[in-house]
Amino acid sequence: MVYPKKHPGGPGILLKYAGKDASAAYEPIHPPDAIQQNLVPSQCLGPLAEISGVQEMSTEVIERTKDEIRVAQAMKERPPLSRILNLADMEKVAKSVLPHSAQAFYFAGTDDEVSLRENRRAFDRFFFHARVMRAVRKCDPSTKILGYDSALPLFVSGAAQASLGHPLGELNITRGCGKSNIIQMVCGFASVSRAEIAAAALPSQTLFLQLYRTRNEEATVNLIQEAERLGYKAIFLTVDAVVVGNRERDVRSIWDLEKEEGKNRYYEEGDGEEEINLLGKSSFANRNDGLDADMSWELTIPWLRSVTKLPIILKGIQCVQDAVLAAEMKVDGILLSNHGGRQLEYAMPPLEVLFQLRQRRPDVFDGLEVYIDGELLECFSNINFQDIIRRRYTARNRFAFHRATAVGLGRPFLFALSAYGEAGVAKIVSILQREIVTSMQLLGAASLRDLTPKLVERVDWEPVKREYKL
Ligand SMILES: Cc1cc2nc3c(=O)[nH]c(=O)nc-3n(C[C@H](O)[C@H](O)[C@H](O)COP(=O)(O)O)c2cc1C
Repeated sequence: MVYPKKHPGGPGILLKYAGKDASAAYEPIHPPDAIQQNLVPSQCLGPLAEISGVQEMSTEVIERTKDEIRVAQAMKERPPLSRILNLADMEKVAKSVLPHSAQAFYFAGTDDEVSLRENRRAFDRFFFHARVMRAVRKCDPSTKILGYDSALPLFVSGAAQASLGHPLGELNITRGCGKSNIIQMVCGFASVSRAEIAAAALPSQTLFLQLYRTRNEEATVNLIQEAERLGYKAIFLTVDAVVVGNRERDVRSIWDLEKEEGKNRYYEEGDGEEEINLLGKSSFANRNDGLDADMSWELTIPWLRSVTKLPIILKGIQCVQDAVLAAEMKVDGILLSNHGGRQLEYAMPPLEVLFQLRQRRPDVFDGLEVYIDGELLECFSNINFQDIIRRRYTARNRFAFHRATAVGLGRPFLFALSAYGEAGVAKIVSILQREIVTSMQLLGAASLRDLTPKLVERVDWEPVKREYKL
């Protein structure tokens, strides 16, 4: 009974089809090579009908749930990849093909999802002062992140449970990013092992590790050492999730499905309260004795430094004061992030934190690399935030390379891999490449070095409301 618990779709669906022909439910939502990719040949016994003793069972009719039928139909009706013009198109297809419970996990924000919405709305407050008559025919958006080459000033922000959306899970991101020269931050709790991900990467490909400090120090150290052995190049220590946020959309998803199937539960006089899993699909945070809520500046950074030589980046810095502390602790980078609006409700949008940091403490940018993430879904076509990021090429650099600033994207990669697998991942990178280059050219920037804060103004009015997803 070990695998059912690990199954991305939950144990229920496996038990429902146990010993029966699950082809009709399985095929539409799994790629044809999923069995070859996931089972060693000795575990693959052959077609069910050919195995003696199970023939009678294979004819049993299994009723598919309404959600399974919807997903199967949506998979057949996906538009050709060439008709995906932007990341919002990709999100739309993903939404249609994702099982309801995966949708709930991926889209969920915390509480009333105010932070989630505000992360996106923040982009509507920054406008350009474009420069013209500058030679931009040759435009180069490539950069270095922690000294490693990247085709674009962006990377994958690790988001757990990619296999809820696609059986090959994070491997799709690895393969798509390998071809596109984009760096992937791999979650410590990824649905595919870090070794498999490293094996799927090209020799020249860069991987970073996202780390949760759990209360089991030995397990945390083992994870870091394994990542070092496998050639991961940096540790992103997540600091904004000492406990899991309250994601009700995810918790409710099981009840939504019950309702859809006409199996709603009603209160009966005398009913006691049943136990509810309030962590939803984030229960994985309980692995290794749960998250360490006692992390501190004084103890955790020196401890991490004592167990690894890899660069240390703090993921989840949410205010100027903590950015300054991080610089004082001489970490290698900070990722301004509120976990995609999934942790503290009313956490400041990372874009606003970035703006405040540049205004109030521009010196912080001299000592470390600064990244942001959160709702960077459509912004490349609407606003290129790169310009408000001050780029520094400083001699005081501890490493012999140019310090760069970049942005992380979480959900867009989950959506792309869920909708079209590896090809979807490569597709969104190509979309982002085109959008970034076009924006740079229209701004009069031939390289990222030409993007300066002067090109951007924060306004106190908002443009006509766009529709926000939810
Ligand atoms: C489904 C999902 C799972 C996530 N899992 C993790 C995780 O395991 N560790 C972590 O540090 N951040 C996790 N994040 C946060 C992302 O790394 C990132 O900060 C966030 O998704 C950025 O916002 P975006 O999705 O709008 O791009 C997760 C986000 C999502 C949406």
